[in-house]
Amino acid sequence: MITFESVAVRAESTPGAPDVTILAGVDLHLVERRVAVVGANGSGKSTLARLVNGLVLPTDGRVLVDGLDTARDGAAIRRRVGFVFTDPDAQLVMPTPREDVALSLRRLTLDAAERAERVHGVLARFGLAAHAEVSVHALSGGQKQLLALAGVLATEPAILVCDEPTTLLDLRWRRVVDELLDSLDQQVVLVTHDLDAAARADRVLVVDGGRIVADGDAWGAIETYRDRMAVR
Ligand SMILES: Nc1ncnc2c1ncn2[C@@H]1O[C@H](COP(=O)(O)OP(=O)(O)OP(=O)(O)O)[C@@H](O)[C@H]1O
Repeated sequence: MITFESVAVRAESTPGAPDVTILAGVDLHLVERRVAVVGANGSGKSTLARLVNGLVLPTDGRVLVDGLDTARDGAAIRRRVGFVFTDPDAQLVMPTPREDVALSLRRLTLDAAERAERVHGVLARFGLAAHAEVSVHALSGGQKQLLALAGVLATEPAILVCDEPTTLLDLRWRRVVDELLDSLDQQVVLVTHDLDAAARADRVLVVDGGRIVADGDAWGAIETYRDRMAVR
């Protein structure tokens, strides 16, 4: 369960300049299993997503995840909330896919054989088993995106936040990842420009100019978004 209480985020756009407001007046109580966040470029979606796992802390207000305050309980929050970045290079730190997934599993108490089996299973699920030992730099953009998602899911987080996780994927893998995200038991918060993916969510938030301007079932919220973008 994710709660935003009167949350605002402000930051300096350039050193010494007055703060700009990135998000303001956000009050949310998210209990739905699938929550999508849509909105124009620069509207504040990524900032909203990053608030959920404490990557961004509120300037005003509080963000609570299962009762834990992101500003006070950062380590516990990051164990509960997996975050998948748009840019997999922001996430992949080890030389090979096998090592990268193994690193994700470091907090789990598994013996060596269990760990190796878990790593192999995760890589296979994402079509990466044959690439386990290649350099991460040699993977395609889509393969890196799949590996980043694999590493986060391997830790079995209670909540998964994905910031445009399928932008680099071809149609086949986009469908695989869409189906996978749809099938997870965890609560998923998905930032996306893909309105087909948003349409499958239980609840859709529309962000515009740093505010939530629509919040409700997918159909109504997406209609509002289309109207605001004047796209039909
Ligand atoms: N740390 C920061 N300091 C100053 N400005 C920031 C900071 N982080 C984000 N912004 C600005 O806040 C606005 C919202 O950014 P954010 O990344 O949340 O948008 P977004 O909706 O995810 O955009 P996109 O769809 O293009 O990824 C942008 O104008 C961005 O430049």
